Amino acid sequence: MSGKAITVNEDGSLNVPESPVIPFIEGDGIGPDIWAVTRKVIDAAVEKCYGGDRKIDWLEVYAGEKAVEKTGEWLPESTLEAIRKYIVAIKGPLTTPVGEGMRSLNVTLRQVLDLYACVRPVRYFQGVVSPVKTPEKVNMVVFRENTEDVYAGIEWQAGSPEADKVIDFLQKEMGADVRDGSGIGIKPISEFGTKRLVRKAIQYAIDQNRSSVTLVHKGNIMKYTEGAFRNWGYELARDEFGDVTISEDEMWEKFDGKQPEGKILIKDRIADAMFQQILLRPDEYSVLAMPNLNGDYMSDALAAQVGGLGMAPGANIGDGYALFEATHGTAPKYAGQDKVNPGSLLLSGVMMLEYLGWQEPVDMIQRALSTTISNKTVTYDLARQMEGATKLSCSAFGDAIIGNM
Ligand SMILES: NC(=O)C1=CN([C@@H]2O[C@H](COP(=O)(O)OP(=O)(O)OC[C@H]3O[C@@H](n4cnc5c(N)ncnc54)[C@H](OP(=O)(O)O)[C@@H]3O)[C@@H](O)[C@H]2O)C=CC1
Ligand SMILES: O=C(O)CCC(=O)C(=O)O
Ligand SMILES: [Mg+2]
Repeated sequence: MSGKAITVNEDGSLNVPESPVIPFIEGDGIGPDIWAVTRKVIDAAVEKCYGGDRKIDWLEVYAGEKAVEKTGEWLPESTLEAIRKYIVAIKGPLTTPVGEGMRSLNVTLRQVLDLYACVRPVRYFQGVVSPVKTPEKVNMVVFRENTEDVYAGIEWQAGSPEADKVIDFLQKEMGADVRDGSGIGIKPISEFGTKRLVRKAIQYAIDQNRSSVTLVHKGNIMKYTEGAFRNWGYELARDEFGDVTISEDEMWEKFDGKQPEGKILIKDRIADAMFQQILLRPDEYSVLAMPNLNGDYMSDALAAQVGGLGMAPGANIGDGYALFEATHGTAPKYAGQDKVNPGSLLLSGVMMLEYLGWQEPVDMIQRALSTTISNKTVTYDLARQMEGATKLSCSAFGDAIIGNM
């Protein structure tokens, strides 16, 4: 079966051929290990469900260390062209140096392809040992703004002529008290960027029958960026979804604090308080919408509540393209050891199959993964928390999932 490109219909829905070409980036560090398992499990499930009538035609494209090896560039234009051409793609994690060197390739992919919503569902799999008492109460979906905030990459090193120039401007023209010799970073948050993210989050809540959307911000301190995010979020909800949403204030004023049937509750929480809310009262939260940095931090914290980064999937979605990837990074100390949990990238692949409308393999993989965990045949990260577990390698875990299909 030779592959064809997915196309987008006029109404924005996808036209998925029987054999869609899907570009993949293997990734750095643990990327090759978890990608090999993800691909094998997805192919097995698609084959078992459709018996050859449907099949993914995988196309390798390069980014990161392998791209440098193959092409001399970190992110070749041909990779971006392939994702634009084939619409849906999946990637392993890519390394970003700390405090020096090139900017994040992960962030660059999101910005260049305008994948403005980072969508990270967090749910509990029965049998996983968690550091909290009631992990089954965690069922949240993070919508993280993916193109703005301090991730915009507008920053200058301390002592550079650019940083000194900005400091001079801030001191002389703006009357701001900035210490000489500081490093400078800029935090842009726009009405456009906020509203399209919150629109996607509310639309998701409507489509998935979710009870609330919480805007998570630090708007008491960063009034005109994070505070504006909150205000624009409420405004969008009122203006575009007024008939199906209700704010917390309105709920108290008109309904004595009881959420009326058929209305999605729009609320907001200040980010620091929200970190304790997700631990103490997780069942009160469903869809969360937040600026980039808050979403980055909260994704990993939520992942920990349901057993760790090994089971944390995600997707970067725009109005044009979608690029699926795990929440975690390259975990360099485990690179090439066939050791880590491939669950996060596999579940990102499951999100991708769902995005294509291939529900049968979605259900099959989720069931098989649940069985494998219930059987206590798991990778090191889950095994170290479970009593009586059999510790499997990354690849053996993948084979166990296939065996349980
Ligand atoms: N989207 C992307 O591509 C991302 C890239 N990165 C990049 O990755 C690099 C490393 O970042 P780092 O901060 O170490 O974060 P990582 O997410 O790579 O790893 C942190 C820890 O999380 C646990 N972990 C991560 N993945 C798995 C897995 N599949 N199975 C089991 N456990 C896992 C491990 O915990 P333990 O040690 O307890 O076993 C690991 O040491 C950096 O260059 C960073 O910039 C980071 C995040 C996202
Ligand atoms: O791009 C990176 O290296 C880190 C990004 C990250 O942590 C994330 O997107 O969650
Ligand atoms: Mg992160």
